[in-house]
Amino acid sequence: MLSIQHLTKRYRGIPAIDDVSFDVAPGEIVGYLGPNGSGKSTTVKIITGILEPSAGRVLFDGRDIREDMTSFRAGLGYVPEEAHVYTHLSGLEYLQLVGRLRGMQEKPLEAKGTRLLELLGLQSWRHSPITAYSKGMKQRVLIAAALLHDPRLLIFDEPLSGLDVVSARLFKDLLVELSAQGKTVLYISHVLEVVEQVCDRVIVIAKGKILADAPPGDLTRMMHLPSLERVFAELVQQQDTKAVARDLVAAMAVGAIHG
Ligand SMILES: Nc1ncnc2c1ncn2[C@@H]1O[C@H](COP(=O)(O)OP(=O)(O)OP(=O)(O)O)[C@@H](O)[C@H]1O
Repeated sequence: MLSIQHLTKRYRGIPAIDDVSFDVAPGEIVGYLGPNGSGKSTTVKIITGILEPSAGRVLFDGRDIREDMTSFRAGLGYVPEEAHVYTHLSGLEYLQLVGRLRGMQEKPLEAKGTRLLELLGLQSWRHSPITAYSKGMKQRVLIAAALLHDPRLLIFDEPLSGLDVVSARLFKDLLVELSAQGKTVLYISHVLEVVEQVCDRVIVIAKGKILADAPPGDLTRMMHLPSLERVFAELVQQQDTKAVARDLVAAMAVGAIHG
């Protein structure tokens, strides 16, 4: 069980997240949604130990993760929003590097890395440098790296960016399979259709505060709205995008010199 308790993070006195609490149970897929700048990445950076909270704590199986970060990280698989992979390495070499850092044995590591790359459609690319990979291919290497050590907790931050239709469907099926295996999954995404389909619960955060925490079906029912997208727009009071788009196009024309 992942337990986020009263997390607050302030940057120069201004809270990026403010008293955030929620749990994710084994076998559960929880979607973490919010507009740009709402505090999603800040929360995830605290859970992965990259950032220290100003207040509050993160427990995994009842233990504060800061008590033993090394053993917590050994059970964590994380696909970051922005990754800085070693592009001069091949996909397989990258997985071998990650596996070695996690203390995996060399021989099974090579076999496992090769198998994961094959399943993710990268077998013919496994010896090519990552610099030659497309965005979606890099993303698939990162997904393989997150699965490599069979972690119990998986955090995916915007994992669909750059994935084509088939890879995105595979990823969706993978989430369902991971939850069937009892993994704890936190899924940050702006792709609300997918969140609605795969998540057991969704948490909506805006301006650093949690606005809702419920199964997507309950939210649409309670708020009498047809989709999670509408619920989200209502909760975070999104602007009238059509009107803003019209104003943008009107603003483009002002002062333009057309030859
Ligand atoms: N290093 C920093 N210094 C100061 N303010 C920061 C820093 N990092 C984040 N913030 C602020 O904290 C708030 C939350 O940012 P965060 O990156 O967590 O949002 P997010 O929900 O992940 O956004 P996005 O969807 O755009 O990735 C924002 O107001 C942001 O400006």
